[in-house]
Amino acid sequence: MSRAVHKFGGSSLSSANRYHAVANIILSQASEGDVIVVSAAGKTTDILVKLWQSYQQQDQQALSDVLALLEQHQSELIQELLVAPFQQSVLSALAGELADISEQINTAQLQEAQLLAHGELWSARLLAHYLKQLDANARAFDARQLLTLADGQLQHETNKQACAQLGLTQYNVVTGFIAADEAGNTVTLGRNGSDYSATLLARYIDAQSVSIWTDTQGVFSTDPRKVKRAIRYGKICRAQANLLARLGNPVLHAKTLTPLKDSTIKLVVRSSFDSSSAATEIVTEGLAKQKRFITNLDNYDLLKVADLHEGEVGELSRVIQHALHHFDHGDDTFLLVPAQYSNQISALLTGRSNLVESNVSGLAIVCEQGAGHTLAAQAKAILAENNVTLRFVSPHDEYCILLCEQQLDTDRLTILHDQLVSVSQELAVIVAGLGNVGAVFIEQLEKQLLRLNQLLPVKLVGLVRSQHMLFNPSGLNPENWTDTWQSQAVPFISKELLNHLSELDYEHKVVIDITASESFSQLYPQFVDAGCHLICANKYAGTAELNWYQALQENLKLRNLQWRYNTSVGAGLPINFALNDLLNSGDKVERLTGVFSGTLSWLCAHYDGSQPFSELVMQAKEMGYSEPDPREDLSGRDVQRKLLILARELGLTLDLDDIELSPLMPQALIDGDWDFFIDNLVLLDEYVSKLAAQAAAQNKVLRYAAELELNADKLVAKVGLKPVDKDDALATLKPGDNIFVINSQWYQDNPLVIQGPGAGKEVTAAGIHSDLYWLSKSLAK
Ligand SMILES: NC(=O)C1=CN([C@@H]2O[C@H](COP(=O)(O)OP(=O)(O)OC[C@H]3O[C@@H](n4cnc5c(N)ncnc54)[C@H](O)[C@@H]3O)[C@@H](O)[C@H]2O)C=CC1
Ligand SMILES: N[C@@H](CC=O)C(=O)O
Repeated sequence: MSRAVHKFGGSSLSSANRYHAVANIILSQASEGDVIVVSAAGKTTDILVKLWQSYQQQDQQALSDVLALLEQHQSELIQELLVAPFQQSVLSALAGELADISEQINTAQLQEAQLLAHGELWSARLLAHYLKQLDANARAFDARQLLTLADGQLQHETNKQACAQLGLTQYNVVTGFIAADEAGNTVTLGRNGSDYSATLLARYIDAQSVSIWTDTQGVFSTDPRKVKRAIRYGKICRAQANLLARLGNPVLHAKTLTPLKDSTIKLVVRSSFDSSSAATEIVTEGLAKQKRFITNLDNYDLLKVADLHEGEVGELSRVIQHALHHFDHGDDTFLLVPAQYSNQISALLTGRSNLVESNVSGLAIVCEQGAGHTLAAQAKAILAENNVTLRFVSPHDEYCILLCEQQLDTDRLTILHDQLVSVSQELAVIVAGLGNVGAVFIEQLEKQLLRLNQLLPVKLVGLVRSQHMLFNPSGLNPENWTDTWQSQAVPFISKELLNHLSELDYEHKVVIDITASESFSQLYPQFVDAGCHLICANKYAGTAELNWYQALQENLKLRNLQWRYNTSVGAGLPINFALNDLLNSGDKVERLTGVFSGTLSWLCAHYDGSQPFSELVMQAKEMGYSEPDPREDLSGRDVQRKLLILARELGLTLDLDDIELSPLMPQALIDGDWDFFIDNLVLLDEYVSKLAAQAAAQNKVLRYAAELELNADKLVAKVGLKPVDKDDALATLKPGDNIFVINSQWYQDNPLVIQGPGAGKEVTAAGIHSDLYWLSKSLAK
């Protein structure tokens, strides 16, 4: 049976709402038999520490205030989450424990570790009861019954046996942070001890994975609160994770990783605030490319040290499980030590060290093996240009340390990140649909890659057709993809495609949909979950049911991903750009009209009755103007979709059926299948010839027009055939051209007009390249 450990930190349990969210995660993502490790809720540990300090200072007023605060915080949580009979029993257990603490205070028997343990015990008990209340089989465990240390050493065999109590048919909610010594006394596992509890328990129960649920969406290239363009990495290899942890990365901790050494247990850092968001997986060597990170070294002490012997810095750093850095200045040797370990290190150096400065700051740049020296030199030059003086630079193969004269502000950190980290990002491109447009897009890609690669490295890594797909994470050559396809393409299975996308270890990924497939467009939410940007010529997602469409947009926004669909309307014409630009400039679009179909424009312009209309339809299909099934064009549905895409672009919350439609084909051909259509083309010919004759009788010609009117009191949205004068702008359009006429507050009497080819494989492929260019440019910033 495969088991998992899920660990939830204090911020994930800080309120009743957070408990709801955590319970949802457990019920949806964990299974019975799994272990749920919890920290103390919210600020509980801080309050318990305050209580301990007040006890030591014998501050009676503070003691009673802090006890009251603890009681209030815990009982509020209990009352908000539990109902009878659980509420009463948990409240009365809490009252008993608080009375015991008071008694221990009064009799001077309070013990620090035992006091602090209450935070985790309360969380575990409350969560287990809350899960039971939700009809889940859950049981709370006190980790002091599971984890024993003797002389500070974990008793692995004993612990493993004790962990057999963690049942396979229940959710095992275990306290993090605490353990017991051989005499049964409480001991704590130190800072970030709950993460350590989680990986230890995973080892003892042979779990397959450990998820550390926290308040960030995984591990970033640098602090995302300081650098907006910090990159969230999907995968980090263990060696880099270890190094980051030793350098003090706030998300990963050195101790957490130790139990996983030599195991295949998967470690994932995920956000409990957005459980569906992508996460960071710590994978074994070789399964992730090496990344770059900038970690701030804040709150360090500078010690002057005498007589350091060879290898001593390494030994000391192993003891504290944190990297230490030393440098010589003049005749003196200095050691840079995280402030919390300063006393311990001074004690180990037995009188050979002096604290010369506190609160020094610097940074560590972690990079791919071998790049440390070059990066150190580059960082030094960039910082010098930005008036930052360095006191000490220590380059190593896979990282470098820089000690600055002054603390690095956000602007300078951003500059450094942009120039040293962002440049190492790559964009992986997956193209689906290699028909008319797709094939030309790939032909143009080879040349275009040269241009894109000047912005950021872009690689074609996947090709997808309706039956088969081809993947190569190291890159496919767009010039000879057909040869590789012949020998290496595998059947297209959407689940496999999604696996490939999630596995792809690139900082940026984009799926380019040049299919006309509705079912393929329905995979977009999963592409987004796998961290992919979207570019599409396909119109189905943009015209999908409103709730689905809005949820997709929300999801993209949440993950800071882009969706570009410039070519879904007007092929390569910049209609979406124009509308967005007007909106961004504060204008208000009042009317949007025109001819939005290349096929229908071409057909209407060419039809003069000398040739059956249906023959022209087949020519339009041949030329790659029409949809794969031209009935999508003739039914007016394609234009209806385009009008909806533009209406949504303008902020309207419409669905397809809100747009009135009159078709350019008889209903019988719409209702029948493709064979019926082919067998009855004569019905189409008669239908169109009759309408054309009626128009000619009025000295007019037929055009297929779209109209959107957005006045405050009325909304007109319709597409259909329109008889127009022969000198009308719609009538004089070149065959195949589209025209978009925009009336807005600023373009009221003299409208803004965009006109040009509205279909065709070359222009459409070029429009998709435009989307890819703008995506690459925005990612490369
Ligand atoms: N042809 C044009 O002028 C324009 C076309 N478009 C849009 O571009 C898209 C492609 O148009 P064309 O190249 O003309 O169509 P096409 O029919 O020639 O090519 C579509 C390709 O997608 C593949 N495909 C179908 N279902 C698939 C699936 N589930 N997964 C992967 N691949 C699948 C097909 O095998 C085919 O090779 C359509 O959505 C169309 O509306 C947009 C603007 C202009
Ligand atoms: N079939 C469409 C192609 C572009 O979207 C058209 O003819 O306009």
